[in-house]
Amino acid sequence: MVAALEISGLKVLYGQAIEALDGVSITVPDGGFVALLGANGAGKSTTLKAISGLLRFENGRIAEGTIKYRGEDIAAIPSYQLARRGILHVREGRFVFPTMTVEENLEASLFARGKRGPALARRVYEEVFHYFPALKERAKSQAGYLSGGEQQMLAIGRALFAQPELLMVDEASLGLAPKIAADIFTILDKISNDRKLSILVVEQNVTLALRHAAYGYVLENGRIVSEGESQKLLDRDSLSRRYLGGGANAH
Ligand SMILES: Nc1ncnc2c1ncn2[C@@H]1O[C@H](COP(=O)(O)OP(=O)(O)OP(=O)(O)O)[C@@H](O)[C@H]1O
Repeated sequence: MVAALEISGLKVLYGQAIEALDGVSITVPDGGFVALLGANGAGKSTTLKAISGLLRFENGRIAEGTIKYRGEDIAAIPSYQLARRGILHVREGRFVFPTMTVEENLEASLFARGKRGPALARRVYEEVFHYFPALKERAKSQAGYLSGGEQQMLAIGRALFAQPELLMVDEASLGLAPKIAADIFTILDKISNDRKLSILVVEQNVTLALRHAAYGYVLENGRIVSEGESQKLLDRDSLSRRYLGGGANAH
């Protein structure tokens, strides 16, 4: 079976000299839930930016390797075209339009897929609100007044509104209370199962990510140093020592 996403031997440079990734290979099966883990600066965000065509806005480029989506090399396709094909990237930092309402934020994302129309919008509102009932209650509120957790839900809800086929979420748990972060991962899990949506998350919270993803990769200094089924990764001594040793990520 063709994987949803297949990255092979990816090398990324920023400017002429800064090597952010070196030989990264990652597979996301169709309908699979995969986590990309690692400390600050390991290259997690760079990997997602390479997939969604955002590197060029940061003077970054793919020097070697391929990124295939459903068998087709997408490395040279601009980000807006990738979004139309259903490759959606929820960037770190909960990008929402603060002065627009929740509904308006959601509606704006339909343009990402080049689709519009009230019937479609109504259908997708119901779908997003089904997964994020908290957003329904705040539908008429300005996004800037939502809590951090609600803003993260809105950022993911916006991507969902654009009917993704591959959803990438960068640091969904960042700055959130453990309960809210866990809720968000539970919802991602449910969406992945219900809709056969392929999901790739980037996380520093290893335990949380591996509790939900089926498979994980660990990045260190731009290279994959470990990979495997989530439970096996969690059991692996070295990983536990390095990332789960009672630190901030161990909840
Ligand atoms: N726009 C950029 N220009 C130059 N170097 C960059 C740029 N973005 C990232 N880097 C460098 O590339 C490496 C990987 O960064 P990246 O942001 O991908 O890591 P990360 O694992 O996502 O970390 P974080 O969790 O802090 O976001 C780092 O050494 C970083 O300093």
